[in-house]
Amino acid sequence: MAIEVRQVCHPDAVKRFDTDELRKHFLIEKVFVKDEVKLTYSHIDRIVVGGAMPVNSKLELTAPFSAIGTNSFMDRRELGIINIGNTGKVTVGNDTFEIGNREALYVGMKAGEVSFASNDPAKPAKFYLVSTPAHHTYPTKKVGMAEAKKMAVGDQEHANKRVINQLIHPNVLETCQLVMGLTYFEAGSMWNTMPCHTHDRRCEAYLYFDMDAETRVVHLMGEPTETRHLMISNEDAILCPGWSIHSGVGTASYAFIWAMGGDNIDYNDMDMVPMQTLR
Ligand SMILES: O=C[C@H](O)[C@@H](O)CC(=O)C(=O)O
Ligand SMILES: [Zn+2]
Repeated sequence: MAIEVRQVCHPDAVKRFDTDELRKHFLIEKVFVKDEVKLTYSHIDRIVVGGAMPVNSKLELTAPFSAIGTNSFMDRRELGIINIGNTGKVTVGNDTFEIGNREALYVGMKAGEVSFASNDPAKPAKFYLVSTPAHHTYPTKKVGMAEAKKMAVGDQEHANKRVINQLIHPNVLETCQLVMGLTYFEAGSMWNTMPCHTHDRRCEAYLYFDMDAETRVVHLMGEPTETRHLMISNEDAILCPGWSIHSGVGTASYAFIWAMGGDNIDYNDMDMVPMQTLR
């Protein structure tokens, strides 16, 4: 299992980053690697973001001691899993959950060892993983799209008509700090999270997926008065500190998974950015 540890960047430093530095710190390229669990440990809210793509073998979620500092990954953490591939199995301690496309599993602290398998190696599962520190055990629970709290937002005129599906969220189940869900667009709508916002109390990560090889999302980040962009390909993720906006526009259709960790689990705790402020 590979884990990359990333330090945090001060916004005053980020102003002077060139494209390579911006990508090195904020972009996670190719989240899914065949027969690997690939993780990025960010010191932004100690959020861990990654993917597990079991094809020929079952994959274990181990805890590299130098990064996590516990014997088992789940000892002091909670974990959200959303499968963007084909049906697979997630084993947590002695329980095995069958997780289909767009289904989620919340794994509570101290739930035991976690492993991943695909039902059919020709049609692998792709388990997207986000984990945050935890200090209380909430029950491990599978959540399907039917149980998601749905928010229809945007309109055709603004090319941002979409449905925000809250999967791992206080409306659905209890967590310590992790909040996670999936946003889908109406055909022809390309803008996410514009008008944009920041939330200095919480960080965020986005996984962009369901994109053709040629499609790019222009992801906007940075302080509202000092914006930058990242060019995103299919199944790349981004890390977003609390001070940064997070918004994007696709050159063709895409979907994304958002996840947050930090001081609260209040989805509506956002500082909306007036359009006149953006630079
Ligand atoms: O703080 C909340 C997050 O930025 C996302 O949930 C926004 C989002 O999914 C969207 O606007 O489509
Ligand atoms: Zn946000």
